[in-house]
Amino acid sequence: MSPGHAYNPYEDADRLDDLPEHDGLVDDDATTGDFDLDDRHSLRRVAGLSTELEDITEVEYRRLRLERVVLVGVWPGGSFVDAENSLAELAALAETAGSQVLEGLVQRRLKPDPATFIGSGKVQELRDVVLTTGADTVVVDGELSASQLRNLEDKVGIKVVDRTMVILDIFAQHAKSREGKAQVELAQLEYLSQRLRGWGASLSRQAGGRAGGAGGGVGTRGPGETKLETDRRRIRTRMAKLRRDLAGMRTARDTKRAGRRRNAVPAVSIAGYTNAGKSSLLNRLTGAGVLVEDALFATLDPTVRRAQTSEGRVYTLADTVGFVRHLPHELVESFRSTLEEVADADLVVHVVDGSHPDPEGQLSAVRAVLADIGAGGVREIVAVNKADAADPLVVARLLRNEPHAVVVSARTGEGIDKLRSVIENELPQPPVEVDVLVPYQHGELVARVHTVGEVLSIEHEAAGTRVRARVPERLAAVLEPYAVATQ
Ligand SMILES: Nc1nc2c(ncn2[C@@H]2O[C@H](COP(=O)(O)OP(=O)(O)OP(=O)(O)O)[C@@H](O)[C@H]2O)c(=O)[nH]1
Repeated sequence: MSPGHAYNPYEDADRLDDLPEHDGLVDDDATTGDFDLDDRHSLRRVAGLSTELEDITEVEYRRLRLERVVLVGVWPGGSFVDAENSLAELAALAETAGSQVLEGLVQRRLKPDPATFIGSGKVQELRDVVLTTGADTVVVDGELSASQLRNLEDKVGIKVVDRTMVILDIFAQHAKSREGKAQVELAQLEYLSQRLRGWGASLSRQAGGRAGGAGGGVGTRGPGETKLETDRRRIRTRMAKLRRDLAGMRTARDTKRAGRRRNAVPAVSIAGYTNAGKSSLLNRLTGAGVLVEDALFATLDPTVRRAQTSEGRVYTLADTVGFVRHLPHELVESFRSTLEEVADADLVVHVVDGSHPDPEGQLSAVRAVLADIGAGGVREIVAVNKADAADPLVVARLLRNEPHAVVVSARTGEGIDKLRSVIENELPQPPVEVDVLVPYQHGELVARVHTVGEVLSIEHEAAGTRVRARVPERLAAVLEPYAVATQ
């Protein structure tokens, strides 16, 4: 994360009910009574958004400023290396979100404890670690229910956040475009709305107890319920608005994409686990100045660049959001339209970090997301990146399972020419084969054949340029008058 462009979505939280009406939240039921949702669970205005987004509010489901954290995970058996890798990744995520990782604990147990995620003995150990390290936040390697969150927090005495919150937090910090911000906010609200349901249920049970009737009923709808209802309604209204906005933005993007499609420009998407080197590779392949950061999820907004084959044929290369194991489904959902660009591509370059301890795990996590967004059937080229830093044994192992993979280093340039030619060979062939003699005064047509077609042979004759090529239908029609009659 680069502090220059990030904002912390957890600073300066206002209360949901403090928000002025123009925040887009309908304030039609402001009778909140004396029960207040904990202020950690409120909507609030985000400082530092651009003026056009000034009225955007965002969820705060934890007043969290990740600073000094202790990680805790559950290891259900199997290879301990998996548990360590998962915790190492959580550490990287927490650091990307701006925190300092002090300690990590893993508990061996088959399933997370339904009440506190980890068992009671481990809770005690966690408490001791928290006290000795002076941590202010516990990050759990999993997704917690609202009650697990609250129970664990009560027991350890400091804030508890889960993996999903950390990822949502990083996305919130990295979203730059209007669309990216709206997508992240939608995901956050989705996450919050599920937690509100949890809190609501437990509150109504409490209220039922106090009213003396286990089954609830008259008198059980305390002021807390009213407040939750209000919050829910506001959140629903806000989510509906975000969905409408996103639908509008999607139309604009679809139009652009349709334009490229009409002009038969092949589309290549670069996908891969976060930090695999997608942006670096895009830079190498196109010479574009895309932000490269040693941080997770530096790329959130898709970047589309123009690239050319050695023959001059134009195609687009698009960077995509980094994938991660257990990418919160709220994010996959709200980023679906962005991710669908991958499903619509002619080719996916799947970048995997060859220097990572578990590249196979990354490959399968990315493929799971690709399948989920309907891109499972798109032709894939695996690029094993960071060859300069990778263990040759690991690369050899990868190549045994992925025999067509291309080994590259975006840093040194190794393998880039090979990758470029593999991409060129895999681009879809334009549909119509033509054999034309184009007079020299129409040199621009020959140039177009180079740009959008695939030249099979070219000769300069006295009457003009003789070209045999495969071209899109529209260009074939334009070239029709110059067709060479073949017997
Ligand atoms: N050693 C080595 N490092 C590389 C190579 N390619 C990229 N990196 C480094 O890996 C880090 C991540 O690179 P990016 O290109 O930002 O990765 P990304 O996949 O776009 O990352 P996200 O946007 O987070 O998904 C940066 O520190 C790069 O300098 C490579 O070939 N060799």
